[in-house]
Amino acid sequence: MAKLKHVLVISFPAQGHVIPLLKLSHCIADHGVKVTFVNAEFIHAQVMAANPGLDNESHRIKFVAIPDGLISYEERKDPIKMLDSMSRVMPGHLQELIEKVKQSNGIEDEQISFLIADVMVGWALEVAERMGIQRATFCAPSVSGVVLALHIPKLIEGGVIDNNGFVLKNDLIRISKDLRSYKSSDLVWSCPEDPATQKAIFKCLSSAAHYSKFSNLVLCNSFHELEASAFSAIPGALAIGPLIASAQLFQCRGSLRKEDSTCLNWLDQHPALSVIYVAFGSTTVFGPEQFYEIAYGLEQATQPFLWVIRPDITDGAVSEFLDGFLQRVRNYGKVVQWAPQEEVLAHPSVACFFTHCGWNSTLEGLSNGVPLLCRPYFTDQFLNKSLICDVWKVGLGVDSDENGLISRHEVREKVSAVLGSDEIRANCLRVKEMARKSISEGGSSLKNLQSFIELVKA
Ligand SMILES: O=c1ccn([C@@H]2O[C@H](COP(=O)(O)OP(=O)(O)O[C@H]3O[C@H](CO)[C@@H](O)[C@H](O)[C@H]3O)[C@@H](O)[C@H]2O)c(=O)[nH]1
Repeated sequence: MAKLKHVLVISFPAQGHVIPLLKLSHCIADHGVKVTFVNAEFIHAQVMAANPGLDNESHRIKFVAIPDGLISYEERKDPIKMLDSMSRVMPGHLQELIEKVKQSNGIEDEQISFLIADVMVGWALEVAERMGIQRATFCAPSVSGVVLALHIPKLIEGGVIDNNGFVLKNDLIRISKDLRSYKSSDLVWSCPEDPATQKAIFKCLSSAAHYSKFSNLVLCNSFHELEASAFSAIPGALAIGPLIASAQLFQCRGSLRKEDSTCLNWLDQHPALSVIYVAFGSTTVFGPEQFYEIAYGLEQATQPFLWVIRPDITDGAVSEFLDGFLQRVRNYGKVVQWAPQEEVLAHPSVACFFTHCGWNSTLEGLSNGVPLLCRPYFTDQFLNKSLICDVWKVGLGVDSDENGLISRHEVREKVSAVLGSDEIRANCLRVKEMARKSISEGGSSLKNLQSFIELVKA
């Protein structure tokens, strides 16, 4: 009888990483391969609490938690402390976990035969190599972004950036002649408002360049037709995206918060292409002033809108303002704390998506042919905005004024411009078609995914 294969998948502890890796895990489990999904303890607890449906998956995917070496929320808020602790403490726990599986089962069928590690936890690849386990890297961000991370040593050597990732020259950045030049604002570790976080993320991405030597297979949540030249700049890169949630997975995609599905009924009550969907991912934080401007902009656009306002989206109290705002827009605005985003974006009434340009949100928008309004917050989101607005031309930037704020006027103007652009809508439909093709029977990403699964099963 053929042996049952067992794959261990380890995620970086953040929303934008858990969701796509869980989708990949489901694809693998669909082919009869056993999957163990490893998270840091604190994020494991959140995933389990928000997705009760995942318990039913336990026969296909086993969810396991390992400590990250930190105790409190306060400690984890410091990105330097957190990334440092993770890379010191988690490799040992991972090794122990793999050894425990071996000892407790003693059955050859149960041995972990393959490890897939998020590019931000590259140390897991080193553990796997030491233990003689086959392995692959998984990239949650765009391939164009990963290219930059993998070229960090070259960028330092060339005097483009310093040892902490800060730009030394404001020129266009050329990695190779076949690749489109990057702007200095595209650097994927950019955190304009927080140099300490920038340093921490830069250090983590620099280690991705180091750990890349432990794996010669790089699974990318993108499709070849979207980022062809970037794919050619990463040896071993395999396009397997866009990873999208199947209908059965909608309710348990690995959200860290409970999804509020009442917004789907609300969307049902609106005509096709009428609603502005507004969501800025899991980490964006606004000052109250910026928050008010966006709110006034939406209010004045007088177009129906659905806005995801996480309880921690502002760094100051806005509840009093919000009460009045909700009262004023009650006939055309709906607010939720967390939406079932993929279902929302697939809904016919959604006309455009005002987004922070996280890579998952970007892909989800593209896969549904929804025009994008871009207000990046940090890291790869600036590069994604450039790709959206300048390369694929499927959206518009919502830009800051001289005070660094996007004004209500700007919000109103750009909503109206994106909704009125036939060119953008036509480009969206073209990219949507490409995305669908790539994951349909015979499509480039589906073929790659199938051959990867064959490799895992071999
Ligand atoms: O109300 C909401 C809002 C978001 N989502 C989902 O949450 C995910 C968010 O992912 P993403 O759009 O990538 O944003 P972040 O959570 O901010 O992701 C982090 O990880 C990404 C992948 O590396 C990076 O591109 C981002 O910059 C980084 O902030 C997506 O799948 C959304 O569908 C929901 O389900 N409901």
